[in-house]
Amino acid sequence: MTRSSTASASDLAAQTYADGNPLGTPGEHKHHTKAPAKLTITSVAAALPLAVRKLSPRQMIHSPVMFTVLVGAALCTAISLYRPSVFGIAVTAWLWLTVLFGTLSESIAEGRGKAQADSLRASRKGVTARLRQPDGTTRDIPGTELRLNDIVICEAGDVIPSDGEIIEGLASVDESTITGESAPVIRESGGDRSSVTGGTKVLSDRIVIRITAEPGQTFIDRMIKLVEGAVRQKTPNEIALHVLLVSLTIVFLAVTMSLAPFAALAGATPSPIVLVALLVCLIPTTIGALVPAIGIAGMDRLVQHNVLATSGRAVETAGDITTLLLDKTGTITYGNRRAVNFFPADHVDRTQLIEAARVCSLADETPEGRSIVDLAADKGVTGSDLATLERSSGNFAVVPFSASTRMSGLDLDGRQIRKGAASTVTAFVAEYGGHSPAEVDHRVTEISAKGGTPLLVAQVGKDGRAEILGTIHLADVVKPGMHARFAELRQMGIRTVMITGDNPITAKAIAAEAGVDDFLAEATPEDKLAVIKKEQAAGRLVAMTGDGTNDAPALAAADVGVAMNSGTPAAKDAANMVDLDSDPTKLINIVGIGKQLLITRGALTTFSVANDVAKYFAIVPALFTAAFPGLGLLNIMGLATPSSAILSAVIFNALIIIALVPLALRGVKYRAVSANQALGRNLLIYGLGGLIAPFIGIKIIDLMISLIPGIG
Ligand SMILES: Nc1ncnc2c1ncn2[C@@H]1O[C@H](COP(=O)(O)OP(=O)(O)OP(=O)(O)O)[C@@H](O)[C@H]1O
Ligand SMILES: [K+]
Ligand SMILES: [Mg+2]
Repeated sequence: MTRSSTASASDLAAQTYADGNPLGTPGEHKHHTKAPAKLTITSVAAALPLAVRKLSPRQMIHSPVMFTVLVGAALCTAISLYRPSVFGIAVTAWLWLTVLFGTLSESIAEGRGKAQADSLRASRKGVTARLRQPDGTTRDIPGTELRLNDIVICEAGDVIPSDGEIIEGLASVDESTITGESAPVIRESGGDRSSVTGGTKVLSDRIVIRITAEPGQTFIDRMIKLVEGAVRQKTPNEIALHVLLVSLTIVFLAVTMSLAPFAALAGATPSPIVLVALLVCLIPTTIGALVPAIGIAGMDRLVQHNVLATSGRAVETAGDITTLLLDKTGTITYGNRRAVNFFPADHVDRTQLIEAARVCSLADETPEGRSIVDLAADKGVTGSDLATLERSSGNFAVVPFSASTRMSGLDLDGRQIRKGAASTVTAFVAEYGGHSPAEVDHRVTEISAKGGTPLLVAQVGKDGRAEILGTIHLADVVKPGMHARFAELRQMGIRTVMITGDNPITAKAIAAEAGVDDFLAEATPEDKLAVIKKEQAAGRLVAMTGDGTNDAPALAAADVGVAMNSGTPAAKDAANMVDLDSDPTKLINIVGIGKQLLITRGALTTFSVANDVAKYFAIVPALFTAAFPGLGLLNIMGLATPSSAILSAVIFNALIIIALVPLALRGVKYRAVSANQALGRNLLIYGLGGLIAPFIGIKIIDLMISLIPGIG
């Protein structure tokens, strides 16, 4: 395979560092959103066939309110066939339209995801995978046939055939098919930026990938299901509303049934059509019809913000979050932590330090480890490779890095060479009677105060003499724009806490630079989990944002776990949301969408119930005026005739569903005010509006209907 002319990822990474402006994860801080789909004639027309299909009783039974309307419409159809009248046929027709408008609003909401799903499907059509066989040769197979733990090889120009983890190499990857962002990102083995997504494209270099998804379970598969609404489950809030709607339906069914004998006593037996019309006007059809659309539109808005959620529940919970915990490296910073300098201890030769740092990093597959070997080479220090060392030395053992030990290194011919966090390495040499010299401690503090990560290099000789050779400065860059965004979270009443495995001084520096409210340093994965449990025990809802495998337990335990797309497969699996832009402040948008979803549903429920009350006063007087002319004064609206009053109410009832579809899809405008303030305002606007609207609407419709002959 020829090298493509694209700059290699290593060049990019180096360049990144040189000008201090990381290309490592470009665009990941931008809050770009895809253009939201609009409600147009074409989108409505496209949704119509699906809306008709949704009229099947099997589907309708999930919405008891709309199912009641369906049964009523069927009943009126039968009556109208048996004994046709203009009034009966008109009411029947509008009842059918009421049901249709309900399914239509749902179909329109779903339609917005369909186009996106189609383009996602297209992104992996005909992708072949270069599968590595046990004997080392490769064989081409269709990407869709890849199974868990298959090993594939991708080179510049290849589309990555499925989700996986890079086990060898580093590459720049174009993830625009899933993120909409065309600037390349760096993905590499070993660290917290090792995951790749099927359907994205390798731009430079060569990587070996272990597949982490079964067929049909890939990220793009999940995204397709999500935007198509195939994985929708009722959230606890939706279930509560469902119970309310069922109760109201039963209550009004009883009210309507009991009205009939009363009216009959008065000598004005109402026709079944009138009773059905009355029932439909009284039950909360508006909210019953719009609930699915509101939920789908909320998920859709999340996708527009490049966030994928596995459950609607998490989205709604996000609306009530009070604490946000964030991992530092790879979440607040780019996670492109690289060695930038070596500082020997006073009595140690600089080359000796660099050699030791290099040797103990040869087997360290983390990006930090590799960057140390690279920097050593830059400083002109090279030597035997790992294989040669292994062959030529006795007692050879690799000590891999782990987030719990915070140290890594090699045992070589009785020598133990280590590097790691200052506190850990100091404790390590102390075991052998060594100590950390003052100038090293000073250097550690100095690097930390700048927000860098100091690593101490130490060795214990064959003779058991332990010494600290010096310090490596690892530097990382805080993603831009954090300060203002964290201030915004504070305004929303959300406390931000950074939890990091790094030392307290570095943590403090980065916390100050990013503007988080609080921080916890030297945290192990267990500590991260414990912090979440503690917050939850205090009755707070907690969100956690992270990227590393060491964040996975915390991401799983949090009420809302948001994984960075740049992170490891373990982190993404544990979280209930993935942010494709790897932006830790995306929680602002997620919280906003969650709150908006709850507010929209609340507002439309208020409107719907208020509306039904008003309709009651429009219809009931009309029912009885024939029997009790004295009731005529109850007919405050001065509607033309009882029949036109009833038909007008039914028509209004249907039209209000369509009129509110745009609001259901767009969501009620959300402002960063307290929940109580928002509730009060909405009760006023939507409650009062819901009371007044029917009087005006029904009056206008009645005026128009009274012009039609045959009704009245
Ligand atoms: N490859 C490595 N070898 C030795 N020590 C390392 C290595 N990488 C990191 N360390 C040390 O271990 C500490 C903990 O690392 P870890 O990756 O758990 O947390 P972190 O990345 O610093 O913080 P965060 O939890 O915010 O991602 C680091 O602060 C550093 O001092
Ligand atoms: K109604
Ligand atoms: Mg991390």
